[in-house]
Amino acid sequence: MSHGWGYAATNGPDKWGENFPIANGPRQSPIDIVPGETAFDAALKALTLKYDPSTSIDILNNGHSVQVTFADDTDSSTLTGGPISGKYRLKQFHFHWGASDDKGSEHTVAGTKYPAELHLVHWNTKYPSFGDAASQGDGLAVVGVFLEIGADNPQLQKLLDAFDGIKAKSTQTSFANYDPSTLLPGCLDYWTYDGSLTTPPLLESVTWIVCKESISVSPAQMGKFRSLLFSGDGEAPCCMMDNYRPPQPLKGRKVRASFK
Ligand SMILES: NS(=O)(=O)c1cc(F)ccc1F
Ligand SMILES: [Zn+2]
Repeated sequence: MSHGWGYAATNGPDKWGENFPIANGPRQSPIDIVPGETAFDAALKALTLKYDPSTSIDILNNGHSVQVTFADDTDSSTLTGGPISGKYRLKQFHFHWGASDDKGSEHTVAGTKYPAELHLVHWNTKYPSFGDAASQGDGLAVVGVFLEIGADNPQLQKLLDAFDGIKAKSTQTSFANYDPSTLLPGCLDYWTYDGSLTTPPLLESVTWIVCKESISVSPAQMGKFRSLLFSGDGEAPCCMMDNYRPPQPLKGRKVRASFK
């Protein structure tokens, strides 16, 4: 039986191309963002993120990350503006993080790695569903937010407090009335470029919107992320950490900035 993809030496990012050849495609993510090589684009609009807390449903350990899933059958939680046209619906958010505070983010900024990165995943409502959108070049828009070591983050703590019920792979609990806008930085200046999902199937369908400003996370809170398990109940426990893909070749892509 073929072992699924993961982040270990045997099934990690260096091996993904064996089953997903798009791993070596022209618009793969993440990337290293070099501010001095980005171009300010005055035509870029401000991000409009309108989230309805009542659309949050559950929190899940899917064996690769921790994910909060949202009801996406109406336009209650949406992304408009920014670099995109039309309206994109929030589907889920999740995180990537490291085994230590010196790594963990997927995007990097002039080579700097952050301890974690939040991804808010939205799909283009010109398509009938997330699944359909995920196979289209303009199907998805993911807002990335860096987490930086600092003060305890009370909004993050609401999530972390739910982790005890989802330690093992394929466990989930209900998670209602959570407002993900409380995880956004105060300033929504961003970089944007055309990229991909950062895990298999690595589909090249993502307009990336990476916030310049980070949010805080304390060392103790980072420890809580690392207490989750890649492994399932009854398996040898394997702590969930270093669940990030390293930066990929830019291959001629331009990164635009919404700010000077
Ligand atoms: N890390 S990601 O935001 O590119 C991502 C989002 C999905 F919905 C599915 C797979 C992914 F890898
Ligand atoms: Zn992600």
